[in-house]
Amino acid sequence: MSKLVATCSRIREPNRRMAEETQRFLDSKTKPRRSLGRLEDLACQISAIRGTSEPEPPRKAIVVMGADHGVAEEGVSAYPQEVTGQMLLNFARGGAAINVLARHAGAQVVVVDMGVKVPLPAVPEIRVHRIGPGTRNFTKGPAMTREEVVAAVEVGTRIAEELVRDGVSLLGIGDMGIGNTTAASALVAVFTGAPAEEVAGRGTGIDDVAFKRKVDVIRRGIAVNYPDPQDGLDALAKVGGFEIAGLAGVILGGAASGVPIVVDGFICGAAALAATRIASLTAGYLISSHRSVEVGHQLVLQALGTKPLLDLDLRLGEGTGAALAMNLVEASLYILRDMATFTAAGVSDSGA
Ligand SMILES: O=C(O)c1ccc[n+]([C@@H]2O[C@H](COP(=O)([O-])O)[C@@H](O)[C@H]2O)c1
Ligand SMILES: Cc1cc2nc[nH]c2cc1C
Repeated sequence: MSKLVATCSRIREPNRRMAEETQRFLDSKTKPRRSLGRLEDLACQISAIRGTSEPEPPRKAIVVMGADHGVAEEGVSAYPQEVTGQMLLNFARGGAAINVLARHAGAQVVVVDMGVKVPLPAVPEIRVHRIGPGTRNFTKGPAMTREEVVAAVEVGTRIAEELVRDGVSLLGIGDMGIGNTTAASALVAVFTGAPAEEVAGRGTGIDDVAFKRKVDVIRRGIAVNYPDPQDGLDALAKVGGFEIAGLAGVILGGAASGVPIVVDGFICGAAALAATRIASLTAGYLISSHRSVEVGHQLVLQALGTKPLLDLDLRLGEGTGAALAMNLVEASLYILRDMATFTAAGVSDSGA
């Protein structure tokens, strides 16, 4: 059995009984029933995933994967391709938005080079798992081979499993890749059946001319490669990216290890959709952190059946929305652990 098949076979449905027990415990605390709204839902979801009605506040890590995209040569981004590698070095030095927000959330940042165009200088803060020097331009054929996509997904599953083994109990995911909103849009068009012009957005801030080009590139990518919407690996290989495949792997590995995964914006959402096509039970392990400005993200959220926690007009990527949402996830577990019950505090309950 391949490593990936073995990982997927370990994914279990979250334990609904634990969620119910946690809800009863929350109902015994000094507040009108359900008055902490979605914080209560979060605590219940995490109880079900962790398999305990009293999960401890988590140890957090955000896996940020970067890679380049052959399709960038079509002129679909507002920024040059070398920014991908330069930003990975910025992550390594601790100076990017994700570093600031992860520090605020108390989360470790794990930076992974999945295949930027030009190899980076070796630094201890970047894990190097290069599948190649960027994907191939998917308007001319598949972005990668079946072997490459499996290798990329398995990088992610391994990293997730290793982090959980080392004590991490809440994972976040983030992406970096010039051109990757084009790849993510193509994936979302494949998985949802929506037309390219409804899925594509402005990414890093392209003008109307580049936007038209982007829509055409997405259409051609799908027409040339004919990705199978029922086969997550096929779609990822044909129009995805190394970092998107790797992040789908982090989700699969996290779910197989019994930890929740906080998903960032549009690109991570496309990775999450791919993960659910590879193993449908992963859906119960996902927490959508925020609603991205990228228009296609709404389709992703609908397809995942999740409601985002935040709506802050973010469109940066890197895992920034995931880092912000981790504060809420953690807060829900502090409520569960530390809030007094009606009985303990001597406060009268409604009797309901
Ligand atoms: O996460 C999002 O929703 C998001 C929305 C728009 C852009 N981005 C980031 O911008 C980069 C891709 O934009 P583009 O225009 O080069 O396709 C990539 O590094 C993403 O992390 C991210
Ligand atoms: C500077 C820069 C930082 C980013 N972080 C994620 N995507 C990005 C794209 C650019 C262009």
